Amino acid sequence: MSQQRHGSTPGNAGAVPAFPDLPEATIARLPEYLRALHHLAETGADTISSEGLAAAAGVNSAKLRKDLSHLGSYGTRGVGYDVALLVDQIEYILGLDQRRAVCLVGVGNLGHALAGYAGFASRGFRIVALFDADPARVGEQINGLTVRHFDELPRVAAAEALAIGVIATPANAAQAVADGLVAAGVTSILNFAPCVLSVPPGVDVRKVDLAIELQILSFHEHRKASLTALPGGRENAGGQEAVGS
Ligand SMILES: NC(=O)c1ccc[n+]([C@@H]2O[C@H](COP(=O)([O-])OP(=O)(O)OC[C@H]3O[C@@H](n4cnc5c(N)ncnc54)[C@H](O)[C@@H]3O)[C@@H](O)[C@H]2O)c1
Repeated sequence: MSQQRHGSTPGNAGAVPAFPDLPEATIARLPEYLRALHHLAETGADTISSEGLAAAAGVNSAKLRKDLSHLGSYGTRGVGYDVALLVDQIEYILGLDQRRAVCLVGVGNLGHALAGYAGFASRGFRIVALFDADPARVGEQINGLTVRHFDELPRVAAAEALAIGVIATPANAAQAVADGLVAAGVTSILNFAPCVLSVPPGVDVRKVDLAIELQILSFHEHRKASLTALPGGRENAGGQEAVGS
């Protein structure tokens, strides 16, 4: 997943002086820690060592300790981190205590899958509106929501205080959809369409492209194949997983 960043974050501009100025890579790893912590809490763990949490999140423990120190969380020597407290801290920093309202634009193959995914609600988001431009799709019910025409966005945005817009339209429609979202007051966009969006300062865009992830894996396959052809063979071709490195 990649990010386009435009303008400053209001929280960093003085409105919330105590808000930590976190490195982007740390921000990208916090959701991994949170997912691991929720899983640990479900198994009944009250505390967790930095090594244990790092292993559960798939990162190295020195990096985890550094990340959590940015939140002022150092754990207790010999005990580790308090799981419930750390969940609260990370959820607060990520703003997940507010259960932000999300709308989805483009309810085709991908949009259907996203609209039906229960994981958003359990991870702190409410999908409150679905939009499409195709009259044949308008009126369809998905997961308790009715697909509305995209023209209704301004009215819905005013009523629902939409914070985040998800774009799952074809690439050739995505810029116009982004413009509409921004005009309706949306300041964060998750873009699944394979294109770069132009947005004004103060609007954050993150892009998800599974094909890019596959291309990166393809590179590693290519590299491993070339290393096995070298004297010394596969011992040079170790595996790795990158989590917001
Ligand atoms: N990021 C990824 O990993 C990933 C994976 C699959 C698909 N995609 C992308 O997601 C997008 C959707 O793919 P899909 O297979 O669901 O396509 P699809 O054609 O099934 O669905 C697209 C939907 O967008 C709607 N739409 C078109 N223009 C619109 C507009 N101006 N306003 C509102 N709705 C509009 C269409 O009516 C349709 O319902 C494509 O851009 C595709 O390339 C990305």
